[in-house]
Amino acid sequence: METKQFKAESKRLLDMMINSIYTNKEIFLREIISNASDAIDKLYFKSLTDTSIGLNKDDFAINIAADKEKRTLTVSDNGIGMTEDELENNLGTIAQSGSLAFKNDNELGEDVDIIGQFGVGFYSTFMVAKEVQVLTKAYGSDKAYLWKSNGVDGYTIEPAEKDTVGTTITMILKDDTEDDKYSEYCEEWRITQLVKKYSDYIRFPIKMEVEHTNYAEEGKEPTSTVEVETLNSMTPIWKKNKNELTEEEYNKFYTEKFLDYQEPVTHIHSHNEGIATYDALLYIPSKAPFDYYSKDYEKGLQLYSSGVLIMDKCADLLPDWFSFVKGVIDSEDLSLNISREMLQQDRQVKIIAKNVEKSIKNELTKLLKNDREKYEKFFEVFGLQFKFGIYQSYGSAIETLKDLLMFKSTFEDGKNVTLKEYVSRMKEDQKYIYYACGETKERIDKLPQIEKIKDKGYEVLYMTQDVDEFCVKVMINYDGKTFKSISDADIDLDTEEEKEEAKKLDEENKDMFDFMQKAISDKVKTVRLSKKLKSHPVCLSSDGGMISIEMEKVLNAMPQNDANRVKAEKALEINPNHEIFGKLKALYADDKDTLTEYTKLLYDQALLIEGLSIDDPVEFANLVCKLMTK
Ligand SMILES: Nc1ncnc2c1ncn2[C@@H]1O[C@H](COP(=O)(O)OP(=O)(O)OP(=O)(O)O)[C@@H](O)[C@H]1O
Repeated sequence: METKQFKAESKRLLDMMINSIYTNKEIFLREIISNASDAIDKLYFKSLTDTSIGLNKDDFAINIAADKEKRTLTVSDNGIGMTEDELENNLGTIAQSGSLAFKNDNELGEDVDIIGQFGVGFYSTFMVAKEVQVLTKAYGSDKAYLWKSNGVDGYTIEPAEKDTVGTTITMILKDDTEDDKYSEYCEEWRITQLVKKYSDYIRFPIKMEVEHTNYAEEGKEPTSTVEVETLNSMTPIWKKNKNELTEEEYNKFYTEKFLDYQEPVTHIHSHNEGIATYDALLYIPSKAPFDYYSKDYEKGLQLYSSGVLIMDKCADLLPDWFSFVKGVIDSEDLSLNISREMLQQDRQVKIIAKNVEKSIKNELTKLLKNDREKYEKFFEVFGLQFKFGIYQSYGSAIETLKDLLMFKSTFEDGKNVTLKEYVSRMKEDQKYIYYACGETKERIDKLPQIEKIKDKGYEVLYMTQDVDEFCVKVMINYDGKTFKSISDADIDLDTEEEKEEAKKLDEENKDMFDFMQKAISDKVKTVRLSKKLKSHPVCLSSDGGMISIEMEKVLNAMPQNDANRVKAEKALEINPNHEIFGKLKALYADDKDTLTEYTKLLYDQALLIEGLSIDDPVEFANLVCKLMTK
């Protein structure tokens, strides 16, 4: 049986190449410059073994010229050029890549880096040009040819005149429309911007005539001069050797590239080989961008392949908890898709991302160890992101982040401590890592429950940010030590004897507590005796369940409908050593109505102490007045 070859509807295929694979028209210049760079690389490669070529690396260049009147944009190179056959094969056959063939046929050294591989980039010019002309003379040939096409009805090739070897591509731009101002591509600022954005690290100079205005003294007309300038930086800083670079150079690159006027906290520069080969230059900024904690902020690292920008913000390279990191990844072995806008398969990216995460973690750990002050400043700005990270990753980020976390503490007068430091100085009999939630350190210091813990000599972490408790609830423990809120029911401060005694007292007064609970049955699950109060009469405790009193406060403050409101299970705790306890017992014996009122008052007091609002302020005020006028 005969195997037949697929045929292609070439006109339609070309139309798809031009109009369907790129989301952004401006990339045409990147493609044309990359082709010019490939052509130069090929001749340069030949010149390494063939001295008759008579060109040094410094002699190669790509030139751009624009003519606003004629609406043309021209890109010329002094690379290898094309013969008539090559013109036919490479520009007349879709998906035929002369560059890929060259790469496959030659064992290229590190010094040569061919970009083209798909054989389609050239056609992207038809997104912006109504006609493209390619004037070319191949190395070793004395004939030049002119290839012409409008991107719709085929192409023509005719003999032409050209003095030097190389290729000149002239794009006659389409007419402007409402949506597309193609004439922009003749503007100096736009060309410069595109070269900087996509082709800054092409290894040969990209030159263009640039006009400068010279402002003279007052009253005189400004004059202008035109000079040929190199638009691209050529060698990327991340390809340089670490010890060739100064701190100033690193910082200058950061401030210019990422438009931050503040110098970064630190940088990470690495060259990585192995399953993934790539260069990385990452920066930890010292200030958060104004939109950092908003939905508009886009995380991501710039992704380059062979010096060509592939993505401005590759989000997959950074986990959310390190979303503040800025930087560049450059890898030659990425599997690009045909438009170079997306990555074909993300295995390579996943490996790079894992390594990137590890190296950021290591750098921050180093900073914490070696420059505490700097780390604390950094943590003030971005620490919140770590806590969100642990919470939002459902704990998968715990291992990475647990030792980078900091909380303020009672031991250090509100200074930051790490969990490692906390655990290292826990008292021998201390089972838990205690924390207390509240709006400020000052408010937490006034919580009734904190007194007794402080007396025991235990350290308490102040949790003043909304996310704090959510974070430690996901962590559950650190180094085998469980986190415990001082508002939890059982914070385990008493000796066995004290516990026994309290249990006895609780049972003796069970009926009274049941009566009191009924008075506020819609508000608390239990009323009981407290083991954690020292001088204060009452407090509220979270009684089991995932939602604590603090979490109830945070969650209910978010915009939502009433049906989604959450409620912590609460217990009202009474201090048996406070004189109010005796009073309550007396009322239970002979004035139950007043006991009901006192119970309501005590509950409202406990709410106020916790920083929660009371349900019925009018009733509260009336009860206080009644008491005052008794
Ligand atoms: N300026 C040039 N000088 C010499 N040859 C060129 C030039 N521009 C294009 N070519 C030839 O035309 C071929 C097709 O170019 P095209 O841009 O369509 O694809 P590519 O660069 O090979 O691959 P990709 O689609 O990945 O960019 C190239 O492989 C190269 O052989």
